[in-house]
Amino acid sequence: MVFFEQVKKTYHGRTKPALDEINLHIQPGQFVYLSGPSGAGKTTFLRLLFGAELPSSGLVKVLGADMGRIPARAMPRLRRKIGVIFQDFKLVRGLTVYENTALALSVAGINGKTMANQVSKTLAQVGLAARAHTLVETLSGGEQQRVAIARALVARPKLLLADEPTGNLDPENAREIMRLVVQAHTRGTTVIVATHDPQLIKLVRGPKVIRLYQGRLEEGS
Ligand SMILES: Nc1ncnc2c1ncn2[C@@H]1O[C@H](COP(=O)(O)OP(=O)(O)OP(=O)(O)O)[C@@H](O)[C@H]1O
Repeated sequence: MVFFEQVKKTYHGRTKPALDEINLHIQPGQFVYLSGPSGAGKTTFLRLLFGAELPSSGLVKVLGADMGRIPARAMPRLRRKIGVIFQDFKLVRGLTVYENTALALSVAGINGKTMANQVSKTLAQVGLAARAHTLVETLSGGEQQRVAIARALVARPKLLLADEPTGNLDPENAREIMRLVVQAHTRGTTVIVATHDPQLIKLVRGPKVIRLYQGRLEEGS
């Protein structure tokens, strides 16, 4: 599902690598926590998986694709199989819950009845069916994060990447969001959640925990 071999990532203009000597294998169906303090390289790790950054050296393979060599035209097809909940992928203001969720499908070339069915089903799964036609900016933080999850899951991805998905939420909403992520995992999605919150790790039974520290994997990860 995910394979890293001797991966190093140094950002332009930086001397110290954000990630270094990363060797890792994630099996299909695993639930992975990527933990580590701020600046440890968690977001960089996820961005490499999504093709938002290229490795400086080493091999990153995602769903069989070599992310350092994949042609640009093949990227959209791969990204359709990856759901992302990133802090900087904001919801689109002025659009409803339904429209924000449907957008992810129309970008993937899915329209019409299939789109309508998948959006309705996904909104029901995240408990937002009744809010489908509400503008996203009028929702609470917890509800907005549920829209972000719906958007990430609506195309039924094989891999779900979440960067601090409970970042600005109170404990109750955080638990609810994690329940939805776990539900996606139960349905067969491989999940990688980056967080520096140790409380979050306690909410899932038996995950694989990977610890990053200053760009390197800690022993035992
Ligand atoms: N676009 C960029 N350009 C230059 N340096 C960057 C860039 N993005 C991240 N970095 C640097 O790479 C290192 C790792 O950052 P990264 O965001 O991956 O860490 P993180 O573990 O996700 O941190 P946080 O929990 O604060 O989000 C940091 O030193 C950061 O300053």
